[in-house]
Amino acid sequence: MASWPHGYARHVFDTLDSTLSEAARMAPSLGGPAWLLAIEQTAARGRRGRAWSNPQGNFAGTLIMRRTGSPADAALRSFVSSLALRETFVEVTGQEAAFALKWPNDVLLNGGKVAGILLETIGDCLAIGIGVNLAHAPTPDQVEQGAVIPVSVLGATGVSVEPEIFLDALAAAYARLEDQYVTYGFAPIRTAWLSHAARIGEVITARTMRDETVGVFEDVDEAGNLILNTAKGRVAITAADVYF
Ligand SMILES: O=C(O)CCCC[C@@H]1SC[C@@H]2NC(=O)N[C@@H]21
Repeated sequence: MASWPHGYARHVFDTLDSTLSEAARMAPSLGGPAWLLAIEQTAARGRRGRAWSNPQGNFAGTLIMRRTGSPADAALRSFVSSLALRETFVEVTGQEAAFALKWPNDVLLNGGKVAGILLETIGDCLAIGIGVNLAHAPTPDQVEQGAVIPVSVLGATGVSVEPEIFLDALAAAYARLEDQYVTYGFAPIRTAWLSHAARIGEVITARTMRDETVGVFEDVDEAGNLILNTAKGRVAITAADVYF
């Protein structure tokens, strides 16, 4: 088993059903935090039960670690991971201004979706599944109506990045931000996340299975909730899909 200087273990698989499923299989015997990378996934899953398209050349990884703190505390790792992803994109492409963050946990490149994150809890472990369109992006007809159009790093920037190289940079960025989170709490992560938030100050729509809230995107609060200023006042939204 390989590991990096920051101490996280590194596992690379040629083929898996899903790195999240492999993380669930590893969880009962997990020692320290570990990254799992699959060159190919045959049953990748996305948020809200959607399938996730995963052609070879794209990044499919999961970080599995023991949970400390409350479930709410674990959920804030989606902000830690999306910030780590953004830093990694900037490092590998050199393009600072092109990348933005979409609540709760997508990364945008020139306004298109380039990466998504799916958090799962497995007993006393947290698994952070990350999919990145490094080389390929689904066509617009493959995503639901109104969703942000997918883009790839290669297509939008011309930069070709191998998944293993991306993993090394992402793991280092994550380890640094995780240390910051554990030492100083959510406040600096929140500030950094907000400084890169897409559409802040604009009218957006937050949709759940049950309802839809339209309002000006004002803030993300100390608990990670989306704060919209609506016709009925300020509303805090815990979980939803956001549409621009
Ligand atoms: O719907 C989203 O935006 C989240 C997509 C998460 C996909 C990644 S790919 C690696 C990991 N394994 C999975 O089966 N899903 C996540």
